[in-house]
Amino acid sequence: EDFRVDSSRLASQDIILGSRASCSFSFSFSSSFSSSFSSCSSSSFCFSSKEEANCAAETRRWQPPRLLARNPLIYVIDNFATKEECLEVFNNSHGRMESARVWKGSMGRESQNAAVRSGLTTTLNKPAKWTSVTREIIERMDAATMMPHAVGQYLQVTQYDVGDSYDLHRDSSIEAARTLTAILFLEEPEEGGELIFPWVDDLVSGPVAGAEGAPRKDAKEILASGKLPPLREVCEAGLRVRPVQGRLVVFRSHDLMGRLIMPHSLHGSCPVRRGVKRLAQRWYQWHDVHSNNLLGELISQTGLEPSWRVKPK
Ligand SMILES: O=C(O)CCC(=O)C(=O)O
Ligand SMILES: [Fe+2]
Repeated sequence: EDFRVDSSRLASQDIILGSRASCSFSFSFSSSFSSSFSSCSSSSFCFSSKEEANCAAETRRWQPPRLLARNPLIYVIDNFATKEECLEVFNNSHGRMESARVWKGSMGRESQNAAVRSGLTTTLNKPAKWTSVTREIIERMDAATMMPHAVGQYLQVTQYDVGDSYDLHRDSSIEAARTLTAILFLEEPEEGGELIFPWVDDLVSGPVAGAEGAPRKDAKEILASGKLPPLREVCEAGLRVRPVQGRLVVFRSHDLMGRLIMPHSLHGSCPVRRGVKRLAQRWYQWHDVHSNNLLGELISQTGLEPSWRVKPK
């Protein structure tokens, strides 16, 4: 099932995007409504002949966003970025990657060797150092998620080498207020490295290219016990999304009341078995990232958050 945006809304998006960005960033729908998003098919959004020339050379074509699941909402846009753009975003983090390792247990004492997360990561938190491609990918993510720029956090770039993984987790809490996550895969490993959502509910039926597996049926038991199965177990079944280069995956961690969508939004990264996996992700909070989390305060005062929390043991 495709997930299409209504044409009147898209037309206004076009205008908004066209007014502040170069043509390579504007979207438009071609006359056959079912065709892909095109980065450049509408020359009316090219502002100069130089830009028009760039447009002509541009080959990127977004695939229409495809809905994967409704709870949490997960959708995928393939060919969101070109190979060259993916490389450039990664290179923008050059020399600043640090270990992403997180140990189980607060002080890591009881299980020194059990990593919840391994790999390398960095946050691109110096806008002055962004290249134009990094800047454009961020704007493109804002458009694809329909989120205002001001609620988006800085891009985080992550690399997983062979054996690296990220255990089941959620991206948000009432404090973190990361209502939505956009992940752009920059490099696809030859084997392993799938992004997994073991407990999605309301999976869209029919084959979804690039995703395989079926959701687990034990969400209630997981909720009741608060115990999560080991990563290797959920990597064998559960919904797995291939980290295809240039693919954008968008998912929500909260419902519209601000409640965490649990355990359905739990996800992780299966171990890379061959090659390297790289990604750039942007979390969207529900408040301006430079202001206070007032909704978080309201939610904690009114008890809208479900009391259950996952405590990986
Ligand atoms: O590696 C992935 O595909 C997902 C990464 C992730 O969930 C995170 O960094 O929060
Ligand atoms: Fe995550």
